[in-house]
Amino acid sequence: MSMALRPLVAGNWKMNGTKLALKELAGMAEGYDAGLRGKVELMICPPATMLYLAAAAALGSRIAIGAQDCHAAASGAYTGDLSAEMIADCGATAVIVGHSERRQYHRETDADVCAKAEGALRAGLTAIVCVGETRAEREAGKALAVVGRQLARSVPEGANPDNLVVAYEPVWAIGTGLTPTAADVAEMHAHMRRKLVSRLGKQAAGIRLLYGGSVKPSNAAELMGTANVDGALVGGASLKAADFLAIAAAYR
Ligand SMILES: O=C[C@H](O)COP(=O)(O)O
Repeated sequence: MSMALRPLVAGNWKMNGTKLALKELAGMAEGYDAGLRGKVELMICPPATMLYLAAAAALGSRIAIGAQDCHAAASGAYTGDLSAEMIADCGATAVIVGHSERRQYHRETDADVCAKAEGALRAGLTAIVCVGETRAEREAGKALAVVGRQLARSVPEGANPDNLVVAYEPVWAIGTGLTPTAADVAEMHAHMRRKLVSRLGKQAAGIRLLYGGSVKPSNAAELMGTANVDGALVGGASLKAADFLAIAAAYR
């Protein structure tokens, strides 16, 4: 972990959860207040249908609420889409952009991701920009090059590092139970840090770099303890308060 940066553990609920899941959020708030607040920031990114309710429920707990995607434009004839302004209007403070599931199933390109990140920043949200290589790319020895290229094309020029979080999620580690070694994560995060500093200047040393992909209570301490890892983006294990809090407890 980078000692100077306040760690962030964010949960991405993906397409899981109805309003009944708010009881998990309540459990998270309770556990957060009982000893984690002040040590780590927590965020939950529920489905869009729950954003407003979740933001209202999270009020007072200081668990931040984020969305999982946004459209690049502020408004317009885009049936079914949500702008970053609408997400902010719900009480959310962040949005994930460029998750590999959006890149894969919705064919989002780096340019699309960059435009969405710009939309997020325009609306005053924190943009959580996701990058990560496929298994074939890692096996071909191209992981660093692929992620470097994604960063160069997906992170807006001139972005304020204060409103930017970058999540490294190797595609092959998402939902598979597989994780890279701590040494591979350290190598990738150091590479990402160098790329961001050369692109955005030295304040990019303050951008939090999250690791995501099969983070669970049993591997959180090792992954979160790796150099330049400033937190986690957690999928499956963020659906239950006990697991999510056990991951955040890596920072207790
Ligand atoms: O956004 C979260 C990631 O896709 C990780 O998902 P996972 O923790 O279920 O592997």
